[in-house]
Amino acid sequence: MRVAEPENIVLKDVSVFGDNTDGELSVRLEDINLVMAPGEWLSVVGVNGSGKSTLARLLAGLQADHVTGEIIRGFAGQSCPIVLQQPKSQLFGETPREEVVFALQWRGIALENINALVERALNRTGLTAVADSTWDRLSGGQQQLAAIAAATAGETKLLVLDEATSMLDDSNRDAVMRIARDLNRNGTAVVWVTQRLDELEPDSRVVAIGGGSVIFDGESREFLYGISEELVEAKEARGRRSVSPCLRAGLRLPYLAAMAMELRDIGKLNDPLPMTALEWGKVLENVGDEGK
Ligand SMILES: Nc1ncnc2c1ncn2[C@@H]1O[C@H](COP(=O)(O)OP(=O)(O)OP(=O)(O)O)[C@@H](O)[C@H]1O
Repeated sequence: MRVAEPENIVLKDVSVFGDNTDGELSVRLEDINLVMAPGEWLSVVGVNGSGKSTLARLLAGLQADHVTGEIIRGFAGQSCPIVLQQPKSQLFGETPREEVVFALQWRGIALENINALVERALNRTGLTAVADSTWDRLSGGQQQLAAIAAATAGETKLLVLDEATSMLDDSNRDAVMRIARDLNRNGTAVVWVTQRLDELEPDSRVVAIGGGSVIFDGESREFLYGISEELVEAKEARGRRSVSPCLRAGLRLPYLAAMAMELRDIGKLNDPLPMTALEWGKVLENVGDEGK
């Protein structure tokens, strides 16, 4: 149980309502209880329409019309940078450079510091060469990178990235993940909304949203593979098959994770099951050793 500290973000029995397509008020998030500590990395996952973006906007401090419950914003202050899935909807400037400058000015960064921060942000998102091109000359991916450059240009206490790499190729996706992780190492708390479960770091915190509720809040390895007590019960109840909170959330396990579970089910792998290339490497080394 996480204890509510004064500087934490705390959502207590928070529900969010919005107009549905018939113009009627319907619930988008229901009775959310969540605590986020300064400097934490929080991955948010869930199927389409489960409420991830609504939660991301709430955490970023964007105004929602109908909210009930208690929200303590703690270290996050009134609002923080957020990158949305559709970059077009959030671009204010005419070019990537303007976008970053505006973001820094809006955050009240001293003028003499702005230029260096702009160059750094453009450089690490690979946008320097197109920094002064207008949006109509840039791809959706470049526009998304510009929104990311603007959101990450200055260090903030909280950063919310809502499927912010959805339009990017693998190398740009990796670059953005690196930027977010660097900021996180320097103390920025990050909300990382994703549909890609292979992006989950081992033993980092995952919140899964289903039907507007938090259906899982725990460590990523447990989210993919289940916990041992549950595993024991599952095995007793249904032979040797185990239950994954990820599957219960309606999400597909990454291929390697599914294989790890199958190997555990037939007694060939034990907990903790591997999540990373490094951990898989160790498993394979041991398989090699067994054969000697
Ligand atoms: N502008 C809107 N108009 C009508 N319904 C909406 C609107 N925004 C969200 N909703 C509804 O609220 C619920 C939660 O939506 P939300 O965008 O938070 O989910 P999500 O998990 O982020 O989905 P996705 O992965 O598809 O982006 C869904 O049922 C969605 O249809």
